[in-house]
Amino acid sequence: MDSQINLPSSLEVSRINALPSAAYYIPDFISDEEEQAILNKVETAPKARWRQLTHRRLQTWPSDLVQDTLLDARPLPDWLEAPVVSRLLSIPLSDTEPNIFTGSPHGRPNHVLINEYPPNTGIMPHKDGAAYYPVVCTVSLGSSLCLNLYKSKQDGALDPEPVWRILQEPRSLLITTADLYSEYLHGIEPISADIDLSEQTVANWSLLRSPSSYTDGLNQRQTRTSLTYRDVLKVSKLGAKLGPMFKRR
Ligand SMILES: O=C(O)CCC(=O)C(=O)O
Ligand SMILES: [Fe+2]
Repeated sequence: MDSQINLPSSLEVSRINALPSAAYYIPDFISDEEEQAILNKVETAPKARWRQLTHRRLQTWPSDLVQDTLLDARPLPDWLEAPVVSRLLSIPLSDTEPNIFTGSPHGRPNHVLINEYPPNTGIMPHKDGAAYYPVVCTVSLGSSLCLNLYKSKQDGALDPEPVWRILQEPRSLLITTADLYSEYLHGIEPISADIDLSEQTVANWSLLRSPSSYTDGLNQRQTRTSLTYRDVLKVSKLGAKLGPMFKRR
């Protein structure tokens, strides 16, 4: 199954050069079949798994964080582990670092947030905060949209005009880390279409799978689902003890 996916020989090949340190974009990270299989699992998850916000709904695996701590130390379910985590860990970061989670407390992501964005929904500009090792791996499913990056002004207030946009296509992997994690904010505008897309306005244009799909500069949004993989720094010991009593769902 893996044979149809061509991974880069190192993340350096996939670096988004227009951005500060550091972001990487891999367009065909999973196959159509893998995308469908994951979407099917997301959609058929028990109702209680979903948390409904005003416009968006989300799932957390294996559980929510409580005071920045993962209480539930169960491993990720198989459908979130393979193929994404194994593939992610197989890509060298550099000559000396085997992968992007080398040096993180658990050496791999232990938490996945699933967000569903129908057209006209987004997420306010924010930083991801201190609960996580500063590496965010996002797999996009179903539809393309732009992630905006923002900077705070001198006075600390948010400049509402994004400094960059990253176009995330379905089946792509985006990794953000370092300054992009700590210094910049990210968000998604609640719009029905991303407009004015071009080599000049999209930071990862040269890495896109299908730039010719946007020659009119337009991306009409459909429902986009994202899987955000991170390593939560603190995992409760109590959770680890209780872990074996639970069955994987
Ligand atoms: O869905 C996305 O791509 C972004 C989600 C996000 O920023 C977050 O969950 O912290
Ligand atoms: Fe975020």
